Amino acid sequence: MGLVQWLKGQFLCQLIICYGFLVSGLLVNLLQICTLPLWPINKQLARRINCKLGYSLTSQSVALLEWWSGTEVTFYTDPADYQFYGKENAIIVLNHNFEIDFLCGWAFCDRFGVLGIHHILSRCLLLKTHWRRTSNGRDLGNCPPIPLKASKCLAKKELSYLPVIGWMWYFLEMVFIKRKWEEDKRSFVQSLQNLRDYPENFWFLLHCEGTRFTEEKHQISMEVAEKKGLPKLKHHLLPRTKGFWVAVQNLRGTVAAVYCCTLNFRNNETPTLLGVINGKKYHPDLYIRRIPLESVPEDEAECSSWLHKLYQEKDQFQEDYSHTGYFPGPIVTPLRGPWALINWIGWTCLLLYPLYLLLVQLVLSGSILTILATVAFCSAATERYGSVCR
Ligand SMILES: CCCCC/C=C\C/C=C\CCCCCCCC(=O)SCCNC(=O)CCNC(=O)[C@H](O)C(C)(C)COP(=O)(O)OP(=O)(O)OC[C@H]1O[C@@H](n2cnc3c(N)ncnc32)[C@H](O)[C@@H]1OP(=O)(O)O
Ligand SMILES: CCCCCCCCCCCCCCCCCC(=O)OC[C@@H](O)COP(=O)(O)O
Repeated sequence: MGLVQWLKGQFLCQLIICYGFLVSGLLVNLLQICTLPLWPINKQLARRINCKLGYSLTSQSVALLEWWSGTEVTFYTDPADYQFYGKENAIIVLNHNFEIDFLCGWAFCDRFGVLGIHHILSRCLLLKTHWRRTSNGRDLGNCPPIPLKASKCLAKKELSYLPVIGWMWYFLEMVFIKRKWEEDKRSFVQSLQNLRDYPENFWFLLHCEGTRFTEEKHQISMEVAEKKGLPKLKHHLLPRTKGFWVAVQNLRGTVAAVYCCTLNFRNNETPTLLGVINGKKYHPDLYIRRIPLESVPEDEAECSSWLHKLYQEKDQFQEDYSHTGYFPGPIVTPLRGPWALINWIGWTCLLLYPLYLLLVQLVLSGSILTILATVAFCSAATERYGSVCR
């Protein structure tokens, strides 16, 4: 094991990472609260500022995934669809099987400038997005500049109470639901309508399965499928169709397409957030299909059937993947920008400085007892943490 890999496994390094994330997160939350007086005066400016503040936090977890754990998502898509990514509003339909699916989603957003950073900065560094057809190594050219974007999602209400991330999402106008239609319908429609004049273009993520896949949930949902006379799915839960239909209806004219996204991991990996923090490298594959919104039916029943059919197709992709280890379509490789890393290093340096001062003060205090107690605490915590991770 190399020194770098050893360092990644050390509790102290991980503690510093979590400290940086939490403290910078709370500072971001505080700055977001400071934008409150701006909302009634200049709502669009307040939204833009919040979008950037959101990037400053969210991109840290992308940096953790891509730079710290070395995990890179491999994207499969039709080259004809690729030219649209990052240049239009879209509804994203993604399977919900993995603990770190949201991290892979953010990495996808970041590669296409949809996490909230302005493309002009990237252009200054001549970081144009490249893509290659790896099947035969033929270079298919450069992607045109990416306009400013934002990522949104439909999430369960409980997540809005989550310190740091949940509070940030509140200011980013994420759509929260209690998953009880009668209670949700008014606020759900209102939140979607609010997005119609959002000043940045956005991708709106919807996990139609409504919950993360488990064998038990799968069994229950396949009983529902049987009762409804629908074909059984092997790799997905039966999609809940109401939320999708309402989203499509309310975002018609605002959103150009549905991106059908199917995520899986090579070698039956079961990735965890703790694994990522431990510096473990995973191998996610993401297949993206662009479907113009006009081809989604307006009528609720037809739209439901359409979504069920989409999930049957997604299920087939997963089945094929389980045999071949590949999704259809060529692999595209948008270049990894430096901003997530720069932002992360910036925050870490800023927030380590007070810790450094504390350490100096500890040493200068000359109290052997305090120093020994601190060392003993750190060693015990490292040992305990190591045994949890093993
Ligand atoms: C890769 C690209 C990524 C891009 C990333 C972009 C942005 C990223 C930003 C952030 C990332 C963060 C990620 C956060 C993730 C958050 C995860 C979540 O919180 S998921 C949970 C919330 N989401 C949902 O619930 C959406 C799906 N649900 C719905 O849409 C529902 O319809 C509803 C709106 C919640 C309403 O539900 P309700 O149950 O009240 O009504 P329904 O009409 O839907 O249901 C009744 C209907 O369902 C049938 N039924 C009963 N049991 C089941 C079952 N087990 N499975 C399926 N169906 C079932 C029942 O028979 C009724 O049927 P019918 O109407 O025909 O009688
Ligand atoms: C650089 C710093 C790194 C520190 C760590 C960074 C990690 C950031 C952690 C943020 C956590 C945010 C989690 C949001 C996504 C949660 C997805 C989720 O909650 O899915 C479950 C739901 O679908 C359904 O749940 P149930 O139906 O079981 O009820």
